[in-house]
Parts: sequence; structure tokens; C-alpha cells
Amino acid sequence: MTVNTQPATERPDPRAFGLPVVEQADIPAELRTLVGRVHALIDTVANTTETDPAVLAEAAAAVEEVTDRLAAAPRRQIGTMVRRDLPDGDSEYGTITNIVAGDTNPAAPPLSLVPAAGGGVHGEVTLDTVYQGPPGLVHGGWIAALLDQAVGTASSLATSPGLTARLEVNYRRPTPLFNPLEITAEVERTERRKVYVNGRIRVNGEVTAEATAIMVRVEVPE
Ligand SMILES: CCCCCCCCCCCCCCCC(=O)SCCNC(=O)CCNC(=O)[C@H](O)C(C)(C)COP(=O)(O)OP(=O)(O)OC[C@H]1O[C@@H](n2cnc3c(N)ncnc32)[C@H](O)[C@@H]1OP(=O)(O)O
Repeated sequence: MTVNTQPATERPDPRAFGLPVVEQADIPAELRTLVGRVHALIDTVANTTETDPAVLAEAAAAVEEVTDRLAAAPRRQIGTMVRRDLPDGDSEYGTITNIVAGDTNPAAPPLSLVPAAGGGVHGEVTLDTVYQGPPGLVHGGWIAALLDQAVGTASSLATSPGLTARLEVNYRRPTPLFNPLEITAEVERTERRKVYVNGRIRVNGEVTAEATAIMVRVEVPE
């Protein structure tokens, strides 16, 4: 089964679930720049060795000021989705603040997953110390999160969107920070609403973690 089994036009529109949809192309470039700067801020704060109370207090006040300025605008509705065009001309929906792949989430890596030539999805991401667990290594929970996103996206594109009912992760080798992680996933088979999916993370061609998952497809409201 390939990811193009079901054309985008046959996938449920999130608006059928009462969720607003933003076009990816309509996300302002300046917001993307801001998201990147805030991610850099998270990484910098996590790693700063600055101890001067005046410098730290000034930084906190500056962050509070810009937070208050942005908070003057209404917040997005929870569950806001983004529609993304895929390289093959297809399209997909994702939650705009998704912690793994959300366009507007500064805490997200973010992971961009696209259809793979041989079926399934693939993506590449390099993680900084924001995602550190053991020294120099990616946190195991984040490895599971990356794989969850990959199996969920593979299932959604090949069939229709669902929730993860079961996710089993095998941690084969340590997954390093600051190295490109190649992430792939593909549907193995479907049974009624259940979609059996496999995924893995490779570093320099070697599998560091792999997952098997069951996604249960959500039912579209009439
Ligand atoms: C369109 C708008 C949205 C678009 C969106 C697009 C997003 C596109 C990108 C997605 C990428 C996201 C990737 C992250 C994905 C998460 O992180 S999802 C969040 C984590 N998961 C959850 O919170 C799920 C919590 N669990 C539940 O809500 C419910 O247990 C479930 C999974 C929906 C199933 O409940 P249910 O709908 O009542 O289904 P139920 O009738 O009990 O079972 C259906 C079938 O599944 C089987 N099953 C149920 N649970 C299990 C289980 N744990 N183990 C094995 N089998 C099970 C049943 O045995 C049954 O099998 P059959 O009888 O057909 O053989």
C-alpha cells in the first residue's frame, strides 16, 4: 500500500470535526522566523552559564514584555489544523501546534514527513540539547514521540487519520544529538479500523530505534 492510496479529496476535512484550518502558505514568514528565534531562546536558556542576577532579570523582563505584546492578539482555537501541500501534489492536515511537527510550535523540532518513493513516509531532523536525555543522547520519550508521529502520518496518508492505540519501541542503539536522524514509517496491513504500522530511526544508515504500532482510524461525523 502506498501513501497515495487515498486521494486528499477523499480524506476527511478537519472542518467536519469543527476544527479551523489554516493554509500552510498563509503562515507569515515573520511568524516562522519568530518560532525559530524562540526555539533558539529555549536552547540558549537551557544551556546558559550566565549567573549575573541583573543580566538574568533583564532577560526575563524582556521575554515577559514580548510575551505580553503577543498575548494582546486572540489565541488560536485549540485543535487548529494546518493544510500542507506535499511534494507529489497531494496534501495533508496536521495540528498546527503539534509538539513534534507543528509549524508554529517553538518547542517542536520540527519534523517534516513526506511520502517516500517506495511507499510510506520519510523525514530527516537534527535534534539539539532541548531534546537531551542521557548526556549527548536523545531522550527516549522523544524517540517514541518521533516514531509516533511517523507511524501516525504514514497511517493517515495511506488510509485516514487515527489515534495511536498501541506503540512499541525497541531502543537498539543510542540516538545522538546533533546528527541527522532519518525517520521512516510504512503501513504493513489494515484490519477494519486498525492500521498496523512500522517505523524506525536511522543514524548514518544504522537503525537506532524501531517501532510497531496500531493506529485506530477515527470515524468521520455524518
Ligand atoms: C480529520 C481531522 C483530524 C486530522 C488529523 C490528521 C493528523 C494526521 C497526522 C497524525 C499524526 C499524529 C501522530 C500522533 C498520534 C497520537 O499521538 S494519538 C494520541 C495518543 N493516543 C490516544 O490518546 C488514544 C487513546 N485511546 C482511545 O481513544 C481509544 O482507545 C481508541 C484508540 C480510539 C480506540 O477506541 P474506539 O474508537 O472505541 O475503538 P474500539 O471499538 O474499542 O476498537 C476498534 C478496534 O481497535 C482495537 N483496539 C483498540 N484499542 C486497542 C489497543 N490498545 N491495542 C490493540 N487493539 C486495540 C479493538 O480491539 C478493535 O479491533 P477489532 O474489533 O476491529 O478487531
